[in-house]
Amino acid sequence: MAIMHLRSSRRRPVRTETPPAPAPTEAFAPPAASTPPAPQPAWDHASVGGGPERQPPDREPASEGFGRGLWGPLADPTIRTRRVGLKESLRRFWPLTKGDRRWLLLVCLCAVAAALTETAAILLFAQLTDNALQKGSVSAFWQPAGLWLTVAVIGAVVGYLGNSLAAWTAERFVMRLRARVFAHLQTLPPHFFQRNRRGDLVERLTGDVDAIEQLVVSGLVQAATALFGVIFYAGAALWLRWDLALATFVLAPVFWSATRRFTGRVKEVSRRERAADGAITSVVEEGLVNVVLTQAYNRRHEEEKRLDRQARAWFRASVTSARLNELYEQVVELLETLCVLAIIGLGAWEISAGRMTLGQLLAFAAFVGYLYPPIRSLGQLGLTATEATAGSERLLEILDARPAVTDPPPSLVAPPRFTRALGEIEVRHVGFHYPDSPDEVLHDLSFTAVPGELLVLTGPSGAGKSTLAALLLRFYDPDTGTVRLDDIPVHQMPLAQLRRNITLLPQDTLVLHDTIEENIGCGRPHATHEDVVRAARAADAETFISALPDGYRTVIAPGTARLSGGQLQRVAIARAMLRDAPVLVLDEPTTGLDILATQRILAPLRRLAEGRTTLVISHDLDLATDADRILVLDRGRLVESGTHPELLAHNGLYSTLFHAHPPGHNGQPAPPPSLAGQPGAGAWHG
Ligand SMILES: Nc1ncnc2c1ncn2[C@@H]1O[C@H](COP(=O)(O)OP(=O)(O)OP(=O)(O)O)[C@@H](O)[C@H]1O
Repeated sequence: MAIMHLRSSRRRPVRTETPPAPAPTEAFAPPAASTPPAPQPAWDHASVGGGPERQPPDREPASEGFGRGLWGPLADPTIRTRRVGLKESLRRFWPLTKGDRRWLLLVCLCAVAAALTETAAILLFAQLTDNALQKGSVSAFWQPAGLWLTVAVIGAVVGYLGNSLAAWTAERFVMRLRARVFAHLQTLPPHFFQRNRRGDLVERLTGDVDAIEQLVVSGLVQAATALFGVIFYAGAALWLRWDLALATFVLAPVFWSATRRFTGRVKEVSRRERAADGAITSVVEEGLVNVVLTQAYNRRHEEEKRLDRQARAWFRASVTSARLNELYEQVVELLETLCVLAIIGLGAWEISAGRMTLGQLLAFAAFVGYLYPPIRSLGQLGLTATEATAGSERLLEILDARPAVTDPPPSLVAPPRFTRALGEIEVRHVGFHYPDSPDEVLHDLSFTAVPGELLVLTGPSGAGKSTLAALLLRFYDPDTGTVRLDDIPVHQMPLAQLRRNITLLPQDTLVLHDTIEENIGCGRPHATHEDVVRAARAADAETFISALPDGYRTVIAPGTARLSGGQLQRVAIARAMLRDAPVLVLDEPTTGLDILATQRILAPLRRLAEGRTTLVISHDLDLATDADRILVLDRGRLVESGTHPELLAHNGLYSTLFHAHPPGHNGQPAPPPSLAGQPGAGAWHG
């Protein structure tokens, strides 16, 4: 009976999806002290391959250009993964257990206690069988039964404590690792996010983080549990009948070699599976983000095909993984059956010769039964580790990506001359090319902007305008030349200080999933409701916000339909008002707005720019007509600089661009005559 129970309890369901992290609650053999010694697997969850396999799926065509821009995401199929071994994985992630190691030790001690209680329970069961059951003596029942109950209670307490603690430690590790990776991601430069698909990064922060936990925390607990199980059960079996035990242990090396044969294949399957999970998440996410464009461009079938391609790869991977899993299971079960039959045969012979009692045989069979799960578990630990290293590779790829810029070392920090800069900007002989790209994007660029000046930066697409803004905010450092704020080179300034003094209004309004009040208030720490309302009023946003049923408490989210593009832009302006930085960078502030919406944001933009050094990046030359100065960039060079009348008179590139898009049109439908921007009427000065 016990043996039948053992066999059925070992069968694991075939998994068809991402392998779950081994539940730390399975760290211990069930407190079998409370049940007849029907052996239970201690770590039955560890799996072979365990998850869906995918073909290298991330070689997906990049999403077709929706939402590009320096600040926006851009799908890129390239996922380069450096091979990482087990040792390196442990070396890199073990330090994250700092602070919890004493709890891990306690979990291991609980594992010892659990194995001890199991052993004691089996021996008591043998005693009961021989003395109470076989002889039919009730008096021989009470003492071992009482002891068994005591052992069962101890086993239950230890099991509960150990499992709870193991879960607690494992989840803390996951939280810490995820926070660490997320914090590092926040420091990475824009091109990292342009080259890695968002969905895949999400997958790394979830699935891969779990996989590392399986290796570093659950793996350790699993190893300790299995090891102590093997020691105690093997010791007990040897103590009962060393000769029989040795005969059955002969099969142990066969288990090991069976496991080893699977290791390499599992790693490959697992690596592809992790990458493919990311690819599927990416396709779904991109599909959802772009659903309107997908419908408008009749691209439904293409999108469905894209998902279908990934789904098929997932299907193949899943089936391969399940097969691998099942094959391993069946081989191991066959070996175990062999072993069980050998024990029964030898036992029957020994009992008939009077060298063994029935109780001893049952106890012996139970010990051997208990022994195999930990042996398998130790073997599978190798597979779990192999699986987890695939996750390590993908996480280390993020953690090893270096930020393009860092805070200067203390010795290089220029003495703080201001908390709030005056706003003088100097760009001197700046040359720049993007990392991993051979082409120089900016060449020997020089200009200055004095506090309060309004500069419009224009030029053909790809001229390098947004790149220049990225250098001002120090997303990158120039290869040659310097950028200075109030005469201090920006690379000698703590990043937080620099960015506190510059407000960027990117093309796509940054929206937090929160109330409008929070969305505006995040511009300044500890902003009061009155501050928010004042800023909203200055941004001409007060009227439409108050008209919303929940007013400032209306929750908005990225891609929200509750506010129009122009209204969102005014929320962003209110936030910038509150931020009150001396330098303002507006990247295409009127893109995507119709002529009426554009007119509506001009007045608040004007108020925002007042008294600040303002750099407006724009193709909309309505905004340029009365700028203090216009800088015209062409293929990374500053080709013209001057006021609107000067540049028109110069009859160069600016004049060509201006006449190609007559003011008031800018590629948009002609406005009603009463609203038409008159050339030179001055968008900024009303
Ligand atoms: N992450 C990147 N890696 C390599 N090259 C890049 C990267 N981002 C931009 N570039 C290249 O740098 C050049 C300048 O791009 P930038 O976005 O600064 O131009 P722009 O003048 O702002 O264009 P637009 O008006 O279309 O926004 C372009 O040739 C672009 O392809």
